[in-house]
Amino acid sequence: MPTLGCIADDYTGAADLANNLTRQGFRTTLILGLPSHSQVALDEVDAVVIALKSRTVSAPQAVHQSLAALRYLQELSCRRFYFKYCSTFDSTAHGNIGPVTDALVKALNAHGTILCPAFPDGGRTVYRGHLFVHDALLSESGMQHHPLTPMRDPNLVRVLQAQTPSRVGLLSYHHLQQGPTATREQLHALQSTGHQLVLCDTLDNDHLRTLALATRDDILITGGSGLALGLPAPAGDTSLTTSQLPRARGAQVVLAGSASRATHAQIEHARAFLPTLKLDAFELTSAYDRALQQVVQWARPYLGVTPILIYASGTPEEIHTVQEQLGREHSGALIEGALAQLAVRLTELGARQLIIAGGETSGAVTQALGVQVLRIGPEVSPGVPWTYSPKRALHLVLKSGNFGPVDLFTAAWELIA
Ligand SMILES: Nc1ncnc2c1ncn2[C@@H]1O[C@H](COP(=O)(O)OP(=O)(O)OP(=O)(O)O)[C@@H](O)[C@H]1O
Ligand SMILES: O=C(O)[C@@H](O)C(=O)CO
Repeated sequence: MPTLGCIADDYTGAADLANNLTRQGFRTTLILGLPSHSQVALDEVDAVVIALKSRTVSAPQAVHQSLAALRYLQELSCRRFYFKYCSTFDSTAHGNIGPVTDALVKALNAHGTILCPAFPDGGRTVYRGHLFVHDALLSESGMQHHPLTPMRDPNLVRVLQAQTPSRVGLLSYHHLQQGPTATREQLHALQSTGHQLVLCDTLDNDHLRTLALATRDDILITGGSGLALGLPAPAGDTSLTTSQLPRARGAQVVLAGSASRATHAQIEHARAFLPTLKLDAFELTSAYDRALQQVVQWARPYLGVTPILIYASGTPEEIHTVQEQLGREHSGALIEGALAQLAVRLTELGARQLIIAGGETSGAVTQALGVQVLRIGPEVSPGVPWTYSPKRALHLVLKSGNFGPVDLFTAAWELIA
C-alpha cells in the first residue's frame, strides 16, 4: 500500500511530480481526478499522486477538492502528504496555494509546513525568497503575461503572505548550506516565533536533499516537483519503478492550449516540420461546431502519416484582445473545451499518441477522453514523462507550459517508437 500521498493542483504538475518520484525510486501511480475506491488497484505502490484541476478555481473550491483528496489518501493508509503546486508558484489573486496549504496543515494537525517551489533541474531556483526562471526573475520570465495566473511579483514571501492569514517566514540558503541539522533548527526557530508557513530558498539539488532530510518527520511537505528529488528512496524492490510502456502505435497529435513562453518556442519550431493549424477563439465563439468540423477535415489526411499540431496560443497582445472581448474565464474554457473535443474526435479516427501542452488544457482533454490512471514511462525532459493509459490504450505527454526543449513536439515520439 502507498505511504506517500500527493495532491497536485493541476494535471501537468501531477505528471511532473509522478515523474520525479518515479526517477527517485518510488513506485508511483498517477490518478487524474478523485477516483472512487474500487476503481484503482494500489497494492504494489509506494506513492499515489492525485491530479486536481484546482489551481484557478475559487479558493473555497480548491480547499474543498484538496481536503477530499486528502481523505481519500488517508483512507488508502498514506502516512505522509505532499501538496504539489507550480514551480513558478502560479496563483490567482486569492490563492490557491495559501488557502490550500493552511487547510491541509489544519486537517493534519501539523505545526506548520515548508513551501519549496524550486526545481533546479528545470531552471527554477529561489534566492532570498525571489523566484528565478533560469536567469530571469519570475516577473520578467514571461509568466507576467500568463492568461490565467499572471505572476508579476517575484518575491514569494510577499505573494504567499497576501494569500494567507498565517505568518510566512523565509528559510535562507545560508541555513541550507549548513546541512540538515542546522536547517531543522532554523525551521523550529521560525515556527516558535509564529511563522507557520516557511518559504524556502533553494539554489540546487543539494539544498533539496537537505530540506527533505530536515523535514523527514513532517507529516506534510509542499512544493514543486523538485523536492521529490530530495526524498530518500523507499526500501524494497524498485526494479519495476520505471514501468516499461507498450510500444506506441497509431496517429500522433499535438494539442497545445498553453500560451507559455516555452510552448511558443516549441510551436514555432514544429511549424517548420509538421502540418500545423491555429484555432481562432472568435471563430469558435461564432460557429463552434462548424469550426471543429473543419479542423477534423483538415487533420484527417495526415493521421497516421505524420504528426500534426493544433494550437491556440497567441501573443500576449492577441490573448489580451480575446480576453477583453470574450472574458478571461470564458475564452480559456472555450479553447480548452475545443481542444478536448478535438482530442475525442481524433482518437475516434485513430490517434493514439498525444502530446498535450498546458495544465488546464491537459485537465480538459484527459477528462473528455475518460483517462483516469496513468503509468509513468520514459522521461522526455525534466518534468515531462511519457505516460500510458492502459484503459484507453493511449500514450500521453501532459506537458507543463514552460517545460521542455524547443524540439519536443517533433522529437518526443522516438522515445516510445
Ligand atoms: N489565444 C488564446 N486566447 C485566450 N486564451 C487562451 C489562448 N490560448 C490559450 N488560452 C488559454 O490559456 C490557458 C493556458 O493554460 P494552461 O494551463 O493550459 O497552459 P500553461 O499555463 O501554459 O501550462 P501549465 O499550467 O502546465 O504551466 C488555457 O485556459 C487556454 O485555453
Ligand atoms: O511545477 C511546474 O512548473 C509544473 O509541474 C506545473 O505545475 C505546470 O503547471
